Amino acid sequence: MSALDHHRFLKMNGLGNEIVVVDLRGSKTRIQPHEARAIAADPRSRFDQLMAIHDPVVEGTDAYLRILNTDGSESGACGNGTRCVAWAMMADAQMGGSPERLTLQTKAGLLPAWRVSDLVFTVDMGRPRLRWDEIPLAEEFRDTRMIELQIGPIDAPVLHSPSAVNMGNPHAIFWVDDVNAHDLARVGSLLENHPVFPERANISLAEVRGPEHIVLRVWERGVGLTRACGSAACAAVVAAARKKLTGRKATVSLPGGDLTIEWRESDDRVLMTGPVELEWEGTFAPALFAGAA
Ligand SMILES: N[C@H](CCC[C@H](N)C(=O)O)C(=O)O
Repeated sequence: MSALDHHRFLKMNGLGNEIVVVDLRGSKTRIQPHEARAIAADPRSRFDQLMAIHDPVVEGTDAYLRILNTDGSESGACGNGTRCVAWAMMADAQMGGSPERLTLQTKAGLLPAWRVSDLVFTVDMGRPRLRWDEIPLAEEFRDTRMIELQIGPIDAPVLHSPSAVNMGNPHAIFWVDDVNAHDLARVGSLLENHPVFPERANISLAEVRGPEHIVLRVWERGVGLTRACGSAACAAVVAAARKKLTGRKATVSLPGGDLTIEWRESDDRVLMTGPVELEWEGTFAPALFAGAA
């Protein structure tokens, strides 16, 4: 028996980043890593991130979000998933009813989110953290705009000197001339687990096309290749602006589509705007959790 037996879920996506939303408000249930892995393994509830909505813990916030990856690990941030949650809390027949502007708490802090149009939302993803020990990196780098990385004997020696940014979760951004010229599926896991990243890292390849345009491919920590990653898009614009490769506002093109990112000068916060899509809803079959480990 699992408390999740027959529990309702929404299968959504943000630019093809696969998201499952589960409403656990009013319940003490916390989804365990083995349950997350079982949910991810079922094609009906496949996800890159599982977004669990919990009762707020801080006054003035609308909910606490727990974010789980396919491998059962937890993340402090998920931009595409947070937009999906905002839609669900405003518009879903059962989860909905919240105001058109929300404050959602994650491990990474308080994230305001609001509706721009029917299926387009903005999330204020907070301030980037740029010091080596905040990212975190295993050793001191005084300038995280470019960190030297010993990558070892993989035959992709052109991947080197990434920028590092924490956007509620750790990101490394490798600057390349052509994102399609590299086999990220092959080197992603090696880079994600590189010893310089004690909490692992989300790995991006970024191609700067102009002062307001970045093309991005992402290998996500705890997941693998995904069609889009909102926090990586934020991290890429922050890193590009710090290196003066772009301005503070840019469009980031991912395999699943475009996000608009602005690193606001006035308060250092990063705003991410993009679409959401509801695919279907379902309930977890008890068989899913029987024998899951
Ligand atoms: N897809 C998410 C990020 C997931 C990050 C997760 N893979 C981690 O462990 O940090 C996004 O849209 O921001």
